[in-house]
Order: sequence, then structure tokens, then C-alpha cells
Amino acid sequence: MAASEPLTTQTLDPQPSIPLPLDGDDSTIQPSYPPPLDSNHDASNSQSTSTDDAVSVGEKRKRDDPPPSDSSLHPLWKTSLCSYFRRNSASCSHGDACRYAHSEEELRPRPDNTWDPTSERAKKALRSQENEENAEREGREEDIMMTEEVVNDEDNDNDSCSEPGLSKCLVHLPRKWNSENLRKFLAEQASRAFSAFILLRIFSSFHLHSLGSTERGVHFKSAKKKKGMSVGFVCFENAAELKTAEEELKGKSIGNKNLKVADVISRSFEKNIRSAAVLDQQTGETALDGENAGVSIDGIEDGEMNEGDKNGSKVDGSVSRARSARSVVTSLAHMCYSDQLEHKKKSLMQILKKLVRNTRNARKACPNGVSLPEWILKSREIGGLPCELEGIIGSPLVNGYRNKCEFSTGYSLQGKLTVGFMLGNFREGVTAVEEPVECPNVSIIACKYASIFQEFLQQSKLPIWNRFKNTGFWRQLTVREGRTPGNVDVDDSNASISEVSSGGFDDAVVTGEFKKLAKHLLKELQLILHLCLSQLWLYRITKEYPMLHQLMLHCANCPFLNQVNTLAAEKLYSLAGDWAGLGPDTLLFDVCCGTGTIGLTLANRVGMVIGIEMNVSAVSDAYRNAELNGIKNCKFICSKAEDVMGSLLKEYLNVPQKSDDISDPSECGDKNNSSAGGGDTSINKTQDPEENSSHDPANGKSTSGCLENGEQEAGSQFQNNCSSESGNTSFQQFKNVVAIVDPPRMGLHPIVIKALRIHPCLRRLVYISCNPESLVANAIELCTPSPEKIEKGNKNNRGWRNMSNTGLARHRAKSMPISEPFRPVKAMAVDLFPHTVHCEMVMLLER
Ligand SMILES: C[S@@+](CC[C@H](N)C(=O)[O-])C[C@H]1O[C@@H](n2cnc3c(N)ncnc32)[C@H](O)[C@@H]1O
Repeated sequence: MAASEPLTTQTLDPQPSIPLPLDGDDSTIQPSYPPPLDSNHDASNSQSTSTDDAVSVGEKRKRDDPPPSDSSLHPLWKTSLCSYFRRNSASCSHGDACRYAHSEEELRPRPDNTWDPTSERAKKALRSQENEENAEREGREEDIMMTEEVVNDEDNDNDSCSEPGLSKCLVHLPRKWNSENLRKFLAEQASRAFSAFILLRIFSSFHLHSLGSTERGVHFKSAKKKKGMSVGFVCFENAAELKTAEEELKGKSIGNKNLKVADVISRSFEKNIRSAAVLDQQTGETALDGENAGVSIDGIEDGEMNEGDKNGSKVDGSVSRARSARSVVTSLAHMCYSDQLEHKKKSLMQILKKLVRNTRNARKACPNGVSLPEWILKSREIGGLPCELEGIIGSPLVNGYRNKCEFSTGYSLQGKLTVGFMLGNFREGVTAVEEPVECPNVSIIACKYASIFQEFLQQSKLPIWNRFKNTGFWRQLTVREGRTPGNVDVDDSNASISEVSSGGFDDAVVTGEFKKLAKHLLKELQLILHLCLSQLWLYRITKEYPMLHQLMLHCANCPFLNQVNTLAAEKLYSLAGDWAGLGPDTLLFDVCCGTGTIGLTLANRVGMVIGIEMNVSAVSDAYRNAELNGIKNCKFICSKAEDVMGSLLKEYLNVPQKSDDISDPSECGDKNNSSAGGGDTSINKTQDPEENSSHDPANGKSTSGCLENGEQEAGSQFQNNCSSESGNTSFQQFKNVVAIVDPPRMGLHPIVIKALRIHPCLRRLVYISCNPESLVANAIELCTPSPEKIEKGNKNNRGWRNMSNTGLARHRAKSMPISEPFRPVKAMAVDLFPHTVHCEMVMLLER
């Protein structure tokens, strides 16, 4: 029988097709393991390729090969369970020669250290991983570290708790609730309890002593909750009221969440409160409640506290043991750096495998007769990866690498006014702030700034920001350090301190405080660090300037303004440039270009760079950087990429394009413009780049803008004059068109993906990703072969709301206009964030 000829009898494949759920996916896949052990066998195919293997139903193919000796073991030998064993049926006729394991004991781990997913070992590992994750999640939720006062301005003194022990915190409340909802809920519990009590009295034969209505149910003195948070704060009149409430609330659930009552331990905030109170007298604006101010909540028994704790000046150890700034901000810091890199590489490999599984599935879901792309077939040879992951490049600087740190102001678990990192999410009731000194990613300089500012705040007349009440003055300190590329020494630094609202604070007091702060900072910095503070920005966050973009224009060459780890970013971008295959005849699209670093650093290797970026001030920085570095062949379009990508490709590549054709790339650059896009069924029409494009030279009111090199000042209104002068910048000049995309965490907009995919002239795409999950989702759309007939999207289908990103991508791939798919060629991880779980990845896609 020829290898391709179908068997007339059923072949009993030792690896039957077992649908396996995809991670978070709504579909099933065929297991990809084990890859063929020899060239004649495809384990995923139920049809044998070997004539000798053809057997009748119920019989297993026989192999005469003796079992391999240990030294010649194939890496996949016995790494999957034999189907006979799994089915508990008669013993396998291959006996010891069978390539599949006949028992759990015989089973070997796979080369990537995973177990056959059908094995007990794999299931156990999965269960324990899930348990760990649940425990971690629950642990996170239970750690409530509210170190801010929760008294609202409208609350009166009568609401405050006379004793700290009478303050409790309710956990797992609906986020949308406010104080009113919480009070109503508690009141309902009281009336329900009262009804139950009456019924009990009526129908019960036994006598319920002297319980009055007011003694049952949840009665409280005050209850507060802020929308968006999952915790609320309740204060009780006396111990009896508290005890009854705890009993009533025990075991209650709202939605699918079990209500929990957690302790509130008051902290000694008097010192801070008093200093703020001085201000109150001056301005009459902030009424801080010294009695009730600054509560911190955790689940610690009084008995566990030492003397200091009982005074409220020191919090118990267990919360701080569970969470620290170091563990929150740098969760891998407990590993040595080489282990961190290995850990990241392994997780990236797992994520990359999803590209193979999902693309195979997307292809399956589509069309008849479209064969699997070569890279999917080859993936079996490289452990299920879509392409080689060539390795992981470590950060040249492992400690103190962040050149930008944003520190919050707040109270520590000990009630100390602190400048540092928050220990968690405010919505879950965590406002505790801890100093950054133990976080290895923060530089000594940044830590010093934080501590100097913290010192200043102890005696400032202005209060720090209260997240619960949305009041206060000092909120955040941003420290940026200028580092010349290639030089790790700090040569410049600047600090910005944001105050949130000066409304209500006396102008003279504010100005006085600013002066004092500047003096304090300069004195301390010169004394301690012999450093010169080049810029001190005091930000007033107002409606007009919700977010001022800082400029640091002091570094030589092209500063990597948008990246927090300059040296590692250099490596990342230079790799992207190397993979992009650039030359003087290359037109480079730098999509989501930020301050233009990628395009600017590669400008001398290409004919022209077109950067696309939606952030106005980043574009302005890009132009300044270009000007500073004398770069003339870069244009930056200030717009959302989804609004202009299609029209820019059309404009600069000047090629006829029909979306329902696979256009011939050889036609690129020699024809007049014609309509791009069209034929789209998956994307809402109103999002279509053709319709939405504001990149219209004639449209002066456009939201997008374009700065001609060096011609605009920061923040000015951009002229929309960036159309290519057809003929001058048309494709004829550029034989090679490359896109380097560096999107934000959520990845590229579907319209951008579609525009890149359907333009036949774009043969190479370098994808830089700070979130490999979204890279995989985008790559599914870019790489899934086109069906013979595209599916019409159903506009009324709301099922997408519950789909995973990869599920959505598969879905969209089905209705992608017919076009040549890309294929993943190679990938490389670059670690920009040592000690954290984050890792950047570069992938080269070609067609
Ligand atoms: C990871 S950063 C890229 C940094 C950039 N490579 C640099 O050197 O500055 C992502 C950038 O994408 C921009 N961005 C986000 N959504 C965008 C969109 N829809 N269109 C264009 N730019 C976008 C962000 O403003 C941000 O500057």
C-alpha cells in the first residue's frame, strides 16, 4: 500500500484522537504528542503510513523492532501512555517493544518536562497547580491592608468607633455597591433575622429567653463602602452588637462570593493627623478625624500581637510576611538570575505552543482542502513550537535597572507616612505603602529620592492623598534617571512630584511648601549623593493637563525614553533591526512607535521610516529626538494605528489591492492607488480604516496629526500635512517594505492586523511584544491560511463577549479576507524586567 493510500481497515492508533481542552479555549484539539518516532509514522494521523502496519480491526500493528537500549532511547520513548493501557483493555501485543508506556510507572517525562496529559501524574500536577493558584488568589484577596482613614467628609463624629476592636471589615462585597447599598444590605439582614425570630417564637415550642428584636440581626453604628472596592467598613456600638452581627453574617454569600468578616486594627496616626489638622485650621478644608483615622485591616488575632502592636504602633508580622513591596513588585527576586531566565523561557514556550494549536484549530474550523502550513507540520520536530525560540537575552543590568519609578504616597502597615510601592490593589482594600529599599529593580538614586521626599512629607503642612476619600495633596513621586546608552552611570536625573488638587488649599501655603520641598531636595541630594538635580517638576494635575509628558532630552544619541530599562531595550531594538532585513531601499513602518526609538535608531539603515503613534507628546518627543540626532528620513503620524494603517500602506505602496484576491506581490509599486480593504465581514464597519481614516490631508479637523521632521513644538496643534507626495515617496523607491510593531499589552487592533495581512507588498513583519499572550493571538490572525471561501461575520452574534483572546483571533481568522498568510520564522526573548514575571519577545514573521 502506498504511503498516501488510505487503509481499508481501521488502524488502531496507540494515540487515538482525544479532544483536549485548550487553555481557556472553547474548542478541542488533537493531541500533538507524541511526534512521530520515525519517518513512517504520524501519531496524530489515524491512518498508518506503513504497509506493514495495516492490520485488521481489533488488532494492533506489530513491530518487530527490539526495544531500544537505553543509550539509543528516542527522546519520546514511553512518554505517552499506550492506548491499550488507557482503555484498560487486553494487553498490548507489542509487549516490551511498544514505544508507549504500559503503566504509570513506566511513563517517562517528555523532553519539556511535562507528563502525558492523560496520565495520573499530569492530572495530579495540574490539580496541585490549580490548588496553589487558588490558594494564592485567595491569599491575595484576604490580605486587606487598608491603612487609610475611611471616614467620609459627610460622616460625623458620631459615626466613628469608640474602640478599634469594634471596627470590622466586610470582604467580597459587590464592587458596584456604595455605602448606601451596604447599609441597606445590613439592615435587610436585621429585618430577616427579626422575621425569623418572630416565626421561631410563634411556631417553636421552646421558649427563647429574653431575646428582643434589637438583639438579633445586624445592627451597626456606621457602615462605609466606596464603589469599585470589594470591601466595606462597619463600626459597631458595643461588643454584643458585634458578636450578633458576626453570627448573622457567618456563611452568608452575595452572588457566588462568600462574605467574610475581617478585623480592623487601628494604627497610631496621631502625629500625621495632627500635622494635617494644623492645615485644616488654616484652610478650613480638610476635616480629618483623629479618632477614627487610619485603620488597617487584617486577619490577625489580638493574641498574636506584641506590646507594640497593641498600641497600634506596630502591625503584626503575618500580613507583612505574606506580602512585601519586594514580593509584590519583584516576585521572582527570590530566584537567582539564571533561574529567572530559565523560568521565563519555559513559560514563553508554553505560550508559543498555543499558536500552533490555535492555528491548527482555526484552519480546521474553516475550509475544506486547505492544507496545514509547513511550519505547523514542522512544529512536531521542535516540541510543538511554531518556530525556534532561539533563546533569552538577559538584561545587561540586573539590579537597579529601572530608569523610571513611580512611587505612591500612603501609610505603611505600621501607620508611618511612606513614599514607596503599594502592597496591592486599592479595590481589594490594600492601600498600605512600603518603602522600595528591598526591591532590587529600583536604583539607589530612586530610593534616595523616595526617602528624601518621605522625610519632607513628615513635616509638610499639606496632607497626602487619601484614596478612599479622594482628597489630599501629595500623591506621587516620579523619578527618572538619564542614562547614556552604553553607560550605566547615572548622568542626569529628574524628579516630578504630583499633587492632585490644589483646590481648597491656600495658595500661599502651597507655594511655601513647594519652595521648602525644592530646597530640601537640593540640599539632601548635594549632601548625600553629590548629584545635581537637573529638573524638578511639580505637577498640578488639572483638567487641562491630565498627564504631562516629561521630556528628558539630555542623553546623547537616541534616548530610549519610553523604556524603563535602557540597556536591555537597546538589545531588544537592535535585534529587531537585525531581523528586519533592512537596506537603503527599505521602507520601514514603525507601528506604535512611541518616542520613535526603533525607527530613529534604524533610520540610517533604511530609505525611510514612517512611525505611527497615538500619543501626541510621544510624537513630539520623537521629532525632537530626530532633530537632536540630525535624522531627516523619518515621519511620524500622530494617530491611532487602526485609523491610518490601511491608508498609509495604500498611499506609500501605491498598489492595487483587492481583498478577496491573493494579490501578486510582484505587482507592488507599479500601479495606481486602488481601494484597499473591503470584503471585510468580521470587523464592524464603523471601525473600517477606510471609513474612519482621519489621515486625510484635506481634513483639517482630523484627530490624527503629522509632524514634519522638526517642524513642531511640543503640545502644539499638528498640521495634518503628512500625505506622501505621490511619485516622490511612492513604492517605486522602496523594494523592501518592513513593519516593526511594538504594541501595548493588549496587542494590535484587529484593523491593523487586517491591514498588514492583506497588503501583499509587506513581506516581513517583526513583532516586538511585551505580552506574548497577545502576540500569539495576533499571530493566529496573521498566520492562519485563508479559507477557500471566507465566512461572513454575524453582527448579531454576541458570543464573542465570552471568548478568550485566542478564541476571538481564531474566529476573526475565519473571516479574514483571502490573503497570503505569514509564517513564524524565529523568536527570541529579551528580558527587560529582571526579578519580575514580565518578559519581552521578538518574533519574525515572513511570507
Ligand atoms: C510598547 S510602547 C512602544 C514603545 C516604542 N517602541 C518606543 O520606543 O517608544 C507602545 C506604544 O503604543 C502606543 N499605542 C497604543 N495604542 C495605540 C494605537 N491604537 N495606535 C497607535 N499607537 C498606540 C502607546 O502610546 C505606546 O507609545
